[in-house]
Amino acid sequence: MILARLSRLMAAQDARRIPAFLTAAAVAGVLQGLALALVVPVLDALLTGAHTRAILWCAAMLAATLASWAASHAAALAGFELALAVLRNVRRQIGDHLAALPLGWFTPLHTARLSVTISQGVMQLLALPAHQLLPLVRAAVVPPVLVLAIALFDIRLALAAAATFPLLALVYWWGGRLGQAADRAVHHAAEEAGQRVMEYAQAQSVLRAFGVTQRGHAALKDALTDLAHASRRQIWMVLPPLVANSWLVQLGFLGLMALTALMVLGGSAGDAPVLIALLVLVNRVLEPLGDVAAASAGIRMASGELAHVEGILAEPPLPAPSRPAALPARHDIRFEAVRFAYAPGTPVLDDLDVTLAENTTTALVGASGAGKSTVLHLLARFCDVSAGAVRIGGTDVRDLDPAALAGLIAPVFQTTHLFSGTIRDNVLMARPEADAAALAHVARLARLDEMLARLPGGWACEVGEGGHGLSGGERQRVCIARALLKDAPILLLDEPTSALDAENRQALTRLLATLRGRRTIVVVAHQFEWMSAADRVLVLEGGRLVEDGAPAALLARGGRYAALHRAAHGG
Ligand SMILES: Nc1ncnc2c1ncn2[C@@H]1O[C@H](COP(=O)(O)OP(=O)(O)OP(=O)(O)O)[C@@H](O)[C@H]1O
Repeated sequence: MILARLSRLMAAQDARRIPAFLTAAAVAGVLQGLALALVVPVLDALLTGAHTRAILWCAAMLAATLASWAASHAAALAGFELALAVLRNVRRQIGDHLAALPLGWFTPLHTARLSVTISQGVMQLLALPAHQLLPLVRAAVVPPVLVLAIALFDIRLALAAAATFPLLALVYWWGGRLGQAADRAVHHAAEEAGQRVMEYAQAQSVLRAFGVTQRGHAALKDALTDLAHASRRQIWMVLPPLVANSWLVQLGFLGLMALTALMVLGGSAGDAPVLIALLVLVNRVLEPLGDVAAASAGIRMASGELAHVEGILAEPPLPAPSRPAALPARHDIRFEAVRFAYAPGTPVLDDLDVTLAENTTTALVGASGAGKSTVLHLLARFCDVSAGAVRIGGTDVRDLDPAALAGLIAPVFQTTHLFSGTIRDNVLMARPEADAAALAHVARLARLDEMLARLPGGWACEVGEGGHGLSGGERQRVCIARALLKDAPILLLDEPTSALDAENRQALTRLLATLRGRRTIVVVAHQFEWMSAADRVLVLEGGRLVEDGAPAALLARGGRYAALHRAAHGG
């Protein structure tokens, strides 16, 4: 059942809200059924002239109605609290799980799917306890209570009323089947459209520069048209079961009326007052079942969304060690017969076997796609090796607690992402307790001081969403300052100066020289200033290490590195 699935996604104290909500909703349903059933003794007493008894039954009916309202109110509040707990738990679970997923999982398709699930999907899940479950519980409780009440007076009418239940259940099941396929199509089309929208937005500068905005728009238009078709089909698919349910409820009511009429005509209908009261009950017994159809589409969609959340959570995370190893005392780095592929069958690194001594600077060099960034990603354990091991100070990175490993490494990656907030917030992220002097120190080293003097607000300048309020070079300098403030023993730099002007690049090359011998530094470099500032250069080609040595020695050897050098200098 959907609630059991939901409870598995929630923390124990929040999952306990589910039985509390169901109990309140069921009590409300029983009390509502009871209040309705009391119409029989009320009418019986009234129509037989027993006025005192009628007043007493009326009082009982009023009490049951008030109690049912109170229970409904409590159930609605419990449903609302449960909805908030669902929001909290599902988003937290997804957030925690994403942090443990390998980087290879974040394909554009998965990212688009994730964004649909986190935005629309979780809202559908919220609506389940907040709005849809209450009518469902009422429909499950009130009719059986009324059937029991009818059975006390006439078993034939009770059996006839109960006979409609399985038919309505069948319609509910059929509606679910029809709708599920339509829901899947809408979800798929929404993901596709989401992906196209992102692509279209991100590619605006290229599309405009090449004057092909219309062509770029065509793919988006097709995806939106598909989404519109799928949504229209979904609406149509909801209609047949809705209509069938409504017809069945009405037919059931007519059938019960016909049966009552036959009983009257056959002289087996019992006393007139009780008969009138039973007609009132018969009128109400199928009413809550009519609401089920309206709520069922929402419940089905929520169930589909829950399946998506479960799918994300079922993605295997990078395994965490059950007993993490102690922090390594040394910070040399060893790639031990490392093989790696993002997708099976397409190797990216092939038998990389190399040791980088502690406190040395190593430059990774090679053509685009050679696997340089991947080497850094394996070291930071964004992904796990397919074979072999990556070790820091002799300890396999897979045996380290993820937070401890993160503490050893200060990275500046190619995609310089900043979070909305001020420059200070972004730099302090690396070491929130750092004081003003430490901030000023890294600002000087990363050449941030010039930019802080120029930008409005200085440290308090807002970087904008994703850091897009700053230029590429400014973002890069904030990232470098952030990495320096972390003061970790290993510094990973992936083309850290690609967006900088010549003056800032030279300044940061001097910075690298000052850090030399004090940290274990691995830098992916396309600039020769950076390569020649390293102790050692590793040249990668198609995921294999093809040259390894000091920059001057490699230059003298006249191999790949020297060729790259000649090409860069027009030689
Ligand atoms: N997340 C990913 N999922 C699947 N394939 C990937 C992923 N990241 C990189 N690749 C592929 O792995 C190969 C190596 O990529 P990598 O980024 O390590 O190369 P690189 O040498 O750093 O290139 P560049 O100098 O252009 O940054 C490339 O073929 C790339 O397409």
